[in-house]
Amino acid sequence: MSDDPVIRVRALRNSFGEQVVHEDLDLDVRKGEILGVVGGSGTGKSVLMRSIIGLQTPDEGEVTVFGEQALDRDETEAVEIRKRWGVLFQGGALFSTLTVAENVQVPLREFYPGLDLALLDQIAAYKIVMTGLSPDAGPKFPAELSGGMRKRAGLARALALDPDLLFLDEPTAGLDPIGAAAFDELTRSLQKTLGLTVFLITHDLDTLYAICDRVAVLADRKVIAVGTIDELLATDHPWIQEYFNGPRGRAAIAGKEKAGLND
Ligand SMILES: Nc1ncnc2c1ncn2[C@@H]1O[C@H](COP(=O)(O)OP(=O)(O)OP(=O)(O)O)[C@@H](O)[C@H]1O
Repeated sequence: MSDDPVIRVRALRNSFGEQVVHEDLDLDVRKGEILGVVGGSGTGKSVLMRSIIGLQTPDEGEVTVFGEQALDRDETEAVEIRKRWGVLFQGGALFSTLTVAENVQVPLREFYPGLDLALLDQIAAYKIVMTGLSPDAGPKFPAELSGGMRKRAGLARALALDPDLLFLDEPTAGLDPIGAAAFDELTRSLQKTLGLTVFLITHDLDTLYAICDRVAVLADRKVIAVGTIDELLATDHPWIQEYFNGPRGRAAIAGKEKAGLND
């Protein structure tokens, strides 16, 4: 892991009408880490992600990705940066009228329009298997898949362009505990194998304990703390204490100790 930030956000401000969501928000995401992003509902986790990937234009601030300014770029430059990341939106966000394989091919067709069909099929098949789906999932439509399979299909699409950086928005939401743990394990193993940097929004305490290298906490319109869970626990912010030391936080620690992951 290196200390070079892959994502650098400075003095970010986002608002919707009178509602100020972020004010003077700073954040660094280091190369090769899984950074968990937590915060109460409506604190602006998704808006932060959208600002970084260019789906939301902030009022003020600076966003750098891979050392390049991510805001105010012309379309050609923006495309070059977008090729280097993949995004799994909440719920998977698959196109319902396309098969899983066709969904995975969407970014390939968008960014590399010249690829021939056989190659598109090969790449899609490879990504599908890589995320733990059976090859039979390729010709299926999203409605024919379970929630967990849809998440994996969304992940296969996010990995289509061999990204360096992966954005995951609540990837385990709606999954049963076993499915969620399996998805966490998949995220960790892909991150290690592919050398990914991961920006992971979650409410899932088990995910934070199981796979996140550091956690950033959003509250009061900014990132109020970022660090390992032990470092966060050493702060006295009431929301952080309540979150990690509340009943669910304690259950997550107990679960981790039981699974022998504390080594
Ligand atoms: N396009 C938009 N127009 C108006 N308000 C918006 C828009 N997008 C987000 N907001 C508001 O910004 C705030 C932050 O939203 P965001 O979705 O980022 O929260 P979040 O932290 O991801 O919440 P959750 O954990 O519930 O998913 C919310 O109050 C939301 O209503």
